Amino acid sequence: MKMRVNLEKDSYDIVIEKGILDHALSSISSLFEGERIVIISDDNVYPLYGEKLKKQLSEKYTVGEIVIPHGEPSKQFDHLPELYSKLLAYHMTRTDLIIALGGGVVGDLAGFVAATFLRGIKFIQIPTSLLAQVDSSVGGKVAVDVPEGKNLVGAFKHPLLVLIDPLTLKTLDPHFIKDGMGEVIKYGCIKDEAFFERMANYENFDALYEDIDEIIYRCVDIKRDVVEKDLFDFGDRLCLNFGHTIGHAIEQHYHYEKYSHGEAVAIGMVAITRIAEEQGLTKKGTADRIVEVLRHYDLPLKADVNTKELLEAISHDKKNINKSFSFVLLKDIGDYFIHKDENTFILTSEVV
Ligand SMILES: NC(=O)c1ccc[n+]([C@@H]2O[C@H](COP(=O)([O-])OP(=O)(O)OC[C@H]3O[C@@H](n4cnc5c(N)ncnc54)[C@H](O)[C@@H]3O)[C@@H](O)[C@H]2O)c1
Ligand SMILES: O=C(O)C(=O)C[C@@H](O)[C@H](O)[C@H](O)COP(=O)(O)O
Ligand SMILES: [Zn+2]
Repeated sequence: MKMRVNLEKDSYDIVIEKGILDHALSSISSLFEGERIVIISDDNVYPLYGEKLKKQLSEKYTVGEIVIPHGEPSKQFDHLPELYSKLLAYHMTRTDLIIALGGGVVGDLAGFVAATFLRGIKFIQIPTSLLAQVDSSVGGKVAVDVPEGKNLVGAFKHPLLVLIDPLTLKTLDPHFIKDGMGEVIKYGCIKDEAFFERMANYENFDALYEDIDEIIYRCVDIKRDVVEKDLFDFGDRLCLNFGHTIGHAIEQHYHYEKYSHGEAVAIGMVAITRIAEEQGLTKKGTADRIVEVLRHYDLPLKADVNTKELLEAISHDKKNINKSFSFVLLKDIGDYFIHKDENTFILTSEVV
C-alpha cells in the first residue's frame, strides 16, 4: 500500500508493506543521490534490523550508525551535542541523509537533528514500533524534551520517504503493541466511530496482526488528511492532540518512567472526556465507551494524580495561545471540537 502526503515541495510517499525493509535500497536510491548516510537507531532496534539495513545500503553509499539507549530519556535536549559531534565525525554534509530506524523516540530525535544539523539535511523515517508506524513517523513534527516539559523544543521537518514494514512488529514487546493501540484508538475517537468500534473486536494480537496493514493505513490516512489541511497545528491538526494535554503532563510528572506515551494518552483521553461529560460538553456515556476499548488492550485508565498537580506542565502546552488554554474534546465518538478556556476552568480538582 502506498499513499502520498501532498505538501507541495515537501510532499512524500508512505509505503506500507510487509518485508519492505529487505528492499529498502531500491526505494531509497530512487530518491537520494548523495554519498553518505547515517542511520540513527536505538540499542534494541539496531541489532535486530540496523546491521541488515546498513549492509544493503553499503552497496551504494558510505554508511555509518549512531545507536542511542532506548527510551524517552534519550530524547532530552541535553543529548543533542553528542549527536551533532558524531555526525561531524562521519563528515556528513548538507547533501547527505539521516535515516531514523526505530520507534517514536528515535524518529522525533533523529528528525530534530536532521532539521537542525547544518541548518537541515535530508531525512527518511523507517518506523519500527506500532506507535511510530501509525503516528509519529508521519506529519513532520519532530522534537526533544526539556526539563519543563515534553516536546517543547522542536521543528516541522518532513521526511523524503516513510517506509513502514509491519513485519518489524513481530519483535516488538507486547507492552508496546498495547501502547501503540492508545494512539490507534485516539484516531477512532476523533474521526471514525466505525474504526473505533472495530478496535474493540480483536480477540488477540494475532487477529489484529492479520489486519495490521489496513489498520496502519487507516490511521496514517486520517493523519495525512489532517496534516495536509493544517500543517502548522493551529486548526484541524489540534485534534491529533486528543488526550495529550493531560497525557504529556502525566508522562512528565512521573519522569517518563511510569507510563509510556500511548498509556499516558489513554489516561488523558478518559480523564478529559469524563470531565467534559460532567460539564455537559460531551455526550453522556462517551467516557465509558472509551474505557471499554482501552481496557480491551489492558491500557491504564487512571493515574493517581490530581489535575491541579499537573497545571504547571499543562501551562506549557503548545495548544495554549493568546492567554487561552485549548482542550480537544469530543461531542461524541468520531466527532471532536476545540474548547478554549482562559482559566483552565475545565480542570476541576478531578483525580485523573
Ligand atoms: N512526532 C509525532 O507526531 C509523534 C506522535 C506520537 C508520539 N510521538 C513520540 O513518540 C515517542 C514514543 O514512541 P514509541 O512508543 O515508539 O517509543 P520508543 O521509541 O521508546 O519505542 C518503544 C520501545 O520499543 C522498542 N522497539 C521499537 N521498535 C521495535 C521493534 N520492531 N522490535 C523490538 N523493539 C522495538 C524501542 O527500543 C523501545 O524500547 C514519544 O516520545 C512520543 O512523544 C511523536
Ligand atoms: O502530529 C500531531 O499533530 C500530534 O499531535 C500527534 C501526537 O500523537 C504526538 O504525540 C505529538 O508529538 C504531540 O505533539 P505536541 O505538539 O503536543 O508536542
Ligand atoms: Zn501522541
